Amino acid sequence: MAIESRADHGFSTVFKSDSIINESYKEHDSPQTRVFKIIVIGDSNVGKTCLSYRFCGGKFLKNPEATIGVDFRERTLSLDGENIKLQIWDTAGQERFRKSMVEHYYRNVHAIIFVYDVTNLSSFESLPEWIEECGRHSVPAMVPRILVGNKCDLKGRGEVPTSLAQRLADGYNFPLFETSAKDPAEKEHVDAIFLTIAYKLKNHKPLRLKQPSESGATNLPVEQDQENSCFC
Ligand SMILES: Nc1nc2c(ncn2[C@@H]2O[C@H](COP(=O)(O)OP(=O)(O)OP(=O)(O)O)[C@@H](O)[C@H]2O)c(=O)[nH]1
Ligand SMILES: [Mg+2]
Repeated sequence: MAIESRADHGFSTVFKSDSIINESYKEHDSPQTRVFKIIVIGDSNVGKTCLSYRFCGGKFLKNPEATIGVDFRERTLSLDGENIKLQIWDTAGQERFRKSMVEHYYRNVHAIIFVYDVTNLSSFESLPEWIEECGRHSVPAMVPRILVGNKCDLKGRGEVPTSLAQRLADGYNFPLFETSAKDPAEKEHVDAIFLTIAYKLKNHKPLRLKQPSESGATNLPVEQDQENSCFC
């Protein structure tokens, strides 16, 4: 099985089993691309921007600034020959930078990644509030949710034991991943987190077919009527 991906940095990546080979950009032939909206949520400074940049840009983003509102990134994967575009909504953790945007974050979302910092207990303790916020915005229960503990490269100074995080994850029935956006050795693990979501979403009904006139990448969000989307 080969998994091919095209990121917004102009390179494509081919995953073959557990190896990743970078190759130069090439257009996909298939006009059909399913687009999924994934939001990344959590306290400020936990590394949401760095994680999404690691996945879409392939590198660790040095000196990120606090996100204001939302930043969009995307990466197209070819899973078993089918194009799946993951449109990542990197949201702001700071209340003042997010309050006018919250409704947009949750509208027609297809998957949610809750992020905490393994070295910061308070970011972990905030998770129930983030999860409740998503509940208040009527996100359907079938929308996949996952928990990511970031900054594992600093684990020696970790404040959030894996056992504690696992208990919380089990309580909500979310998969738990611990990783690092910074550590290059974790690059494939970060990819695997997003691939896990992509595979879950892949079996869903088509949400939007890319039109032939849209062969170029777009940074605009695609919002669809979730009531017309089937997750069964
Ligand atoms: N050591 C380490 N530092 C990280 C990691 N990921 C992010 N950081 C650092 O953590 C800080 C915050 O990262 P961001 O990605 O901007 O955090 P954010 O969650 O997007 O913050 P907001 O946009 O304010 O919500 C930066 O100084 C990053 O360099 C990581 O995996 N390991
Ligand atoms: Mg950010």
